[in-house]
Parts: sequence; structure tokens; C-alpha cells
Amino acid sequence: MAKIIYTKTDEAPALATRSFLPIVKAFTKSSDIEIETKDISLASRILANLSDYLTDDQKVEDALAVLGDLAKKPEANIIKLPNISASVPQLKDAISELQNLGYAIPDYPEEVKTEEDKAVLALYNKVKGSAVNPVLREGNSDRRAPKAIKNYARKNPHSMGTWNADSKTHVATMTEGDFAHNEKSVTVNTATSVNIEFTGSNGSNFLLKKGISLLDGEIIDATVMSKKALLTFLDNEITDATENNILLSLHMKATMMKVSDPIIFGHAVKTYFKELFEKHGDTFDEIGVDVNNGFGNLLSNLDEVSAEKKAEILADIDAILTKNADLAMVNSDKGITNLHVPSDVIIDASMPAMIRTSGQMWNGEGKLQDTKAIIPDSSYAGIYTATIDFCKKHGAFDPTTMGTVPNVGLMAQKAEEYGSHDKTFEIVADGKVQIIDANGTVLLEHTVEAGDIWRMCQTKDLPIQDWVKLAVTRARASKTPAVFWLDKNRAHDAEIIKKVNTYLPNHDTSGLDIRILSPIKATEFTLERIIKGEDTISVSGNVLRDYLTDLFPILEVGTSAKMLSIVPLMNGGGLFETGAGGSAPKHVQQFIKENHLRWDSLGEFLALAVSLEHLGNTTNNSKALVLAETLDDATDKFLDNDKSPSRKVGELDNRGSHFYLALYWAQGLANQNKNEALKAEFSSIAKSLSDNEENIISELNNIQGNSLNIGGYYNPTEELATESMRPSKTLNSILA
Ligand SMILES: NC(=O)C1=CN([C@@H]2O[C@H](COP(=O)(O)OP(=O)(O)OC[C@H]3O[C@@H](n4cnc5c(N)ncnc54)[C@H](OP(=O)(O)O)[C@@H]3O)[C@@H](O)[C@H]2O)C=CC1
Ligand SMILES: O=C(O)CCC(=O)C(=O)O
Ligand SMILES: [Mg+2]
Repeated sequence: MAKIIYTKTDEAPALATRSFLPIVKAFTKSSDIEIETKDISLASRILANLSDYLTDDQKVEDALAVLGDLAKKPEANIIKLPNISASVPQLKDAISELQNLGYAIPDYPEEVKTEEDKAVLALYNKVKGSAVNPVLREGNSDRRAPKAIKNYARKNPHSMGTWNADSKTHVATMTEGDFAHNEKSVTVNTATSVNIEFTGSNGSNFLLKKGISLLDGEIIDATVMSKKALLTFLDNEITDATENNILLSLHMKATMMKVSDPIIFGHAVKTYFKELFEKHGDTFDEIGVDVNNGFGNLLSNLDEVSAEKKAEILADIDAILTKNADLAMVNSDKGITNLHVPSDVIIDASMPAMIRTSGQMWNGEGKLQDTKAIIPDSSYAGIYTATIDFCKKHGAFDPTTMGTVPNVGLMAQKAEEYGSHDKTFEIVADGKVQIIDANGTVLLEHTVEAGDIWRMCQTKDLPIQDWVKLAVTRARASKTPAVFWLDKNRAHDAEIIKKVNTYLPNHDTSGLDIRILSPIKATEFTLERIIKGEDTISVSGNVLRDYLTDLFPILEVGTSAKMLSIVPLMNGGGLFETGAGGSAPKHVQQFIKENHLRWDSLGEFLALAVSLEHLGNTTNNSKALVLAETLDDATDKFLDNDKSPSRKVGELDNRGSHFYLALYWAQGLANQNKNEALKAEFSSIAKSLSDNEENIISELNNIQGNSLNIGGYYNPTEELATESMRPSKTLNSILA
């Protein structure tokens, strides 16, 4: 029987799955389709990696490893929901929750003192940060807003904050000494293996990493972020924000860039609180403060000092917060700033949210204010500057008239920066870092200083070929101009451009408008078109894929949750991601507080339809094709009738939205004439659902309003979570 793998993940999407999956199972059961779930939640990944610490009945399957293998096989058909890419604070919370449940796993080692600490840290590092997506993404990315979603946004535009020409909001980025300015790149012509070697100014010499195999035609690049240049930059920008009385915010991707970005985050915290660290640095060292995990780490460690000392430190913190520029807030009621937790403000979602909100963020008084957005590395910061400048000149974008920007993203096989964390190092002493091949030839070399962050990235040739092909295919299928966002003046991009120029002629590009523009020029070109209602495909590398697939969806349709997000796997399978966004921690907080889940599963409806279509085509299953077609129609009707979850308690939420999808899907199956068996089966289901609409909706809405307990955050009690997501007895009995 053909199989669809459904991932069980975390937070809001995992709650939604508990309501939606029973519907999916009920609708596919009679069509020779098996739906199997695989648990890749953060909790399950911790248990799988630390299985030596567990009793036999506590051990779980390493589902991620199983799916990673499957993704390389032609039969793969995986529906992937968003999962937590854990920062250290999130990882520690999850560990402590599991410990309290009786799993004897070790604490996250704050400091590595023993061999065991080292081994434990290595296990946790496998779970940390973006550990799922790179394993499953054995293909490039095709993300777009389907026509129905665009039409819906045109008819029901989301709110857009107005923009003023005199807005003080701007992006601050480095002009020297950063990754962008120090990048070097080369394409290797024959397969080889390289070592990364450090040689100190004092002659000391050791390998940072050995035996990295490179394939024929693989592009490598290496670069370094100068600590000195970074600190000078941060210091100047903080002073500038203070003098100009503008809010200060930092936008990083500490989850995916899990080695480099926490270090940069830590430097920002230490620069902002410079006097604090000068005065109390020794104390902080003694109690093991590590602000690479955010300013919150410092605060949570303060219980380890005497009450008097703690009061003194807190008073010093207050004085600095008063004196320095105001920090953008994550939660002004609770006093949680942008510098508290590295996973609270993630650049792909945070910059578009700010641009959508008049270029403003929340200040300590809970009011919106213009902000300086610090994005230290200048490789991609320019796209936000260009967008902000465009808004200052033309005003906010208009969702009722603006065009759309689908993305074709190079991401297969851990392409580019997002695959670099195992080759990223904080340099311990002055010297040089070299990449040396099997023949002893130095391929790339940098002079470095202690504290610099050096990294190497890899981009394989076959993924690039596949990406170029996907770009041409999408341009042809949608009759839309396609722009490769590549900067010929950047070392890595220059190598990619050579390959694009080599591989484009392998395809029929006649009549297509395909160009290569630098990211800033591409932004300007695309925005000039977008306000005229014209569409433009962005063809980009992995980081811009991530940034652009939140930026444009959030501006165009209000959220990236409504994106169709397909990963055609290079070996023939399909990975269908549900939307382009994350797992929405705020939604879970609201759910626990008032039993209302505002998570919108639209991305999941879209993913399921393409997954069924893929299954139908690859296994000759005509019923699956009918299910796919009717599901798409049901999604259109769902949008037309505006059945997305509301944000307010007592109104239709995620669970009610699933009911309507099921109703429309059943009606579609009952009304089609391509498959008689499905028609017969679903005619009575459609009738039962429709007859009981009022009853079901009141069952789903009336239970809202009170707080609830699902037994855990990262590892909720299955029965409690399932019960709370399936509170309508009437709906449950129809589905059964
Ligand atoms: N594919 C993946 O696995 C991804 C995982 N992540 C992970 O997700 C977590 C949170 O990341 P974050 O950057 O905050 O981004 P999120 O996309 O989770 O959240 C940003 C905001 O977007 C809105 N939103 C997102 N999805 C939906 C939806 N389905 N329905 C309604 N609104 C939605 C919500 O706005 P509002 O509050 O206004 O309702 C939410 O607060 C992190 O752990 C991150 O690593 C992030 C990106 C992708
Ligand atoms: O894997 C992650 O941490 C985030 C992925 C993401 O943001 C994306 O693919 O858009
Ligand atoms: Mg993203």
C-alpha cells in the first residue's frame, strides 16, 4: 500500500495535527493509502539521541534518521510540519521537562569539564538548532502563494501599517570585516578531500576539521567575521541609537546558524551591557553566565549570588537600560527584550513583521516606535534596506493590488551557509586558517585573530543543476520572469553565476525573461513590479530562500503559513512542507490560557493535496487523484467562506476550521463523478457533517474560555492533548 508519512512535530502545528490527522485518516482509508506518523518533535529527538540514559521501555525510534534515509528514496512522500529549531534555552527547558517525567537524561552541560560532559554536549548538539530541515531537504525548494490564496488576500486584505517618508527606521550593517567582505570562494574540478588547518602566529598548528570530502564541481567558500570590527560596529550603532532616541533591535538566525549567530548575539549583549560586564565580569564567569544564550541566561543565573550582590547587579542593569537606547521588546508586560532569548526574534519572520508594521517594533511602554534593525553581516542586509527605502518612498504595500513573488531556492544537500555549522569555528588565537586539499594545495586562506568567527560552506554541483532546471520549469509553467539573486562582486556568487551560465543553455529558455541581478538590484526590480501587480520569481540561494519566503508572503498574504511549499526530492520522492513559517509559540500560550488555538492549517491543506496528487501519479492511484482535486476545491471554498481560525476566544478556531474543511471536502467527493465508490461513501458523510454543523460548531466553540492542562509543553500527555484537540463528540463519531 502506498504510504504518506506525516510528521509529528511541536507546539501549535503538533496540536493542530491531533485534530486534523483523524480527518485525513478517515478520508484516505478507503483509497489504498496508508498514513504513518513519525515523531520528530524536539522531545522525541532528545530521547532518540540520549537513548543510553533510558530504560528499555523509555527508548524511542530515531525517526529523523529513518526519514533522512527515506528522503533519498524515490518512494518518499513526506508531509513535514514546522518543528522547533531549539536554541539552548529551549533545549534546556525541554530537557528539564523530560527529567521531571522520569527520563534520567543528563543536564545540558553549561561548561565542559569532563570527557562525559564533552560526550553529552556532542549528543545535545545534534538536537540543537535547525537539526531537522537540513536532514530532510534532499531537494530544492519551490514556495509560492497559490492563486486562491492571493485572491483571498486581494478580497480580504490583512492590516498594513502606514509608512512615512520621515520614518527613522533603518538597517544597520557592517561595511568591513564581516562575512560578506572577507569571503573567498573556489570551485574544485576533481573530487578531493580537504582539511581545515589553523596555524598560530606562535607557530602552533592543529586541524580544526579533517577529511571533508568534496565532489567534482563542488563550490566551497570560506570567510571570517572579525571580532574587533564587529565590536566597533556594535558599539557605534548602540551609541547612534541612544543619541537619536530610536529603538534598538537585533535580527539574527541563531537557530539555523547555530554556531556563528549565538556568538554574535553574545557580543551584542556584552556590548550593550558593557559597563555591567566590566564591573561584574568575574562574578559572571564564576556562576557560568553565557550570554551567547541571551541576556536571559544572565538573569536566570543571578540566584547563585548573594542577595546583596544580586540587588547591586539588578540596579546596575536598570541604570544601563535607562542610559542606553531603548531595546525593542518581545513582551513589554513581562519585560522581555529583544536581547533575552536568541530564538525569540528570528530574522526571516522578524524583519517582515516589522516592515508590515510601519517599520516599527514594540517599546517598553507597549507602544510602537521606529527602530534601528541591527543585522551585523552585510551579505543580505541590503534587501531589507532596499525594501524599507522603497516603503519610505512609496508608502506601504497594498495587498489588494500587489503582485506575487514565488521563490525557487537552492537548498538541497545542506547547500551554502545553512550547512556550515560543522565547519564554523570561534578562533582561539591570532594566526591563519587554511583549507588544504589532498595534494597539499592551499585552496583558501584567511589571516585571523583571536575571537574571530571563521566558517566554510559547501555547495554541490548536482543541486545547482537541479535548481537551475526548477527555475526554468517554474518560469515556463507560470509564464513569469525569473531573477537569480546573485551578486557578481561576491566571491561565492561569482562561482554560482558561472554554473548558472553553464546550465541555463541545457534548457529551453526561449521566450522566457531570465536575468541575474544582485540582491539589492533584484529587490528594487521586484518591488517596482510588485506595486504594479506584476509577479516575479526569485531564484535564490539558501539564506535568501529563507528570508524571501517569509518577507513576500507576510507582505502579500499576511503570513507565510498560507504558502504552498514543495521540495521535489532529487531522487524522485516528494517532501511537502506545510507553509513556510514556524511553530508559533505564542499560539500555544493562548491555547493553554483560554483553550483557543488560532493556528491556521492552510499550509497543511495545500501540502496534503500535492502529496495526494504525487501519490496518485507515482502509484497509479486514481482515487488519490480525486481526493487531491476535491481537497483543493474544498480549500478554495474554505477561503471563499472565510473559515480560517479567528484570533479571538469563543470564535471559530483551528478545530472548527478543520470541521469546515472536512465538510467541504466530503461535499466535493459526494458531488464528483470520477469515482463512484468515493461518491457513494462520502455522500452520507457529507450529509451527516452538514446536518450536524450547528451542533459541532457549538461543541467546539463552547468549550473555549478556560485555561487547560495538556500535561507538558514539549512532551504533552498524548491523551490530554488529543482530547483537548477533539472536543466534539458529534464530529468524532461521524469520523469514526
Ligand atoms: N519549517 C520549520 O520547521 C520552521 C521552524 N521554525 C521554528 O519555529 C519557532 C518559532 O519561530 P518564529 O520565527 O517565531 O516564527 P513563526 O512562524 O512560528 O511565528 C511568527 C508568527 O507568525 C504567525 N504565524 C505563523 N504560522 C502561523 C499559522 N499557521 N497560523 C497563523 N499564524 C501563524 C504568528 O503570528 P501571530 O502571533 O500574529 O498570530 C506567529 O506568532 C522556532 O522554534 C523556529 O526555529 C521557524 C521557521 C520554519
Ligand atoms: O529549520 C529552521 O530552523 C527554519 C527553517 C525556515 O525558517 C525556513 O525554511 O523557512
Ligand atoms: Mg524561514
